[in-house]
Amino acid sequence: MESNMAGWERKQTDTDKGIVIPDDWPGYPLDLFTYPEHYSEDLDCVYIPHGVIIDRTERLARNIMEDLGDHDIVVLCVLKGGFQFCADLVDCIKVLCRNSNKTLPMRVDFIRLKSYLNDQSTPDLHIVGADNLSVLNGKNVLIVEAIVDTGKTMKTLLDHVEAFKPKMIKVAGLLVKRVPSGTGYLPDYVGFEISNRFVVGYALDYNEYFRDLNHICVISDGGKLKYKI
Ligand SMILES: O=P(O)(O)OC[C@H]1O[C@H](OP(=O)(O)OP(=O)(O)O)[C@H](O)[C@@H]1O
Ligand code: HPA
Repeated sequence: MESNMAGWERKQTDTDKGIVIPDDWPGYPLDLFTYPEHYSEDLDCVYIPHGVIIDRTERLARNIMEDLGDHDIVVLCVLKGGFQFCADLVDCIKVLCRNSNKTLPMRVDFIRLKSYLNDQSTPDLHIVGADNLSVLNGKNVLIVEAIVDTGKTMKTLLDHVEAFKPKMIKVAGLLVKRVPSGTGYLPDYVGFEISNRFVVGYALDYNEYFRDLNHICVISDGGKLKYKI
């Protein structure tokens, strides 16, 4: 049994880490896919193609429906990196609601946390903007986050959200990075466990670049240099 940050006990199973991408996964050559020409010098490889992200998201939506179906939930989207995953996950849940006997009434709220400069987490982790989160009081909350890397953002967010005394908190994280110095936090729903490389695309950025790329890619050293602050 493991205890998550919200304090609930749960058993860890084989599928908890999602699709585990090993350290020696080289990714796909860029030329096998389409991507914006303006990033042609800035990427090493396509790490997770867009279609695979969507296929995995469909399954996460099904798992969420099975666990939470017939409850009302508040989806809390973590901006900016989480906007694409959240939009696609909500779309998948909507499709399931239209095509099954179960239903999952959702409202969607947003919170923005910012801490990264270049490819580094900084101690300056702050909440930039948030809807009035008092609406979370007594509610079932599903936090939707694109990536858990060091885990600092998720820790800060969970502490913040818990203060509003929701009835339940679940977390969906598209990516969890294997980092030796990480907090080890594992969301309730995980898309992929990835190696310790800086990835961009599908709304994940490097200094605000690459959010307009649909695949998840590994940024090249040249790309890091070009967009460095
Ligand atoms: O686990 P951690 O090491 O804390 O990193 C994860 C966070 O880092 C990124 O946010 P960022 O601060 O870059 O803001 P952004 O989402 O606006 O790009 C990402 O979107 C996560 O929220
Ligand atoms: O690998 C990453 N890519 C983009 N944003 C991030 N925020 C934490 N880790 C990452």
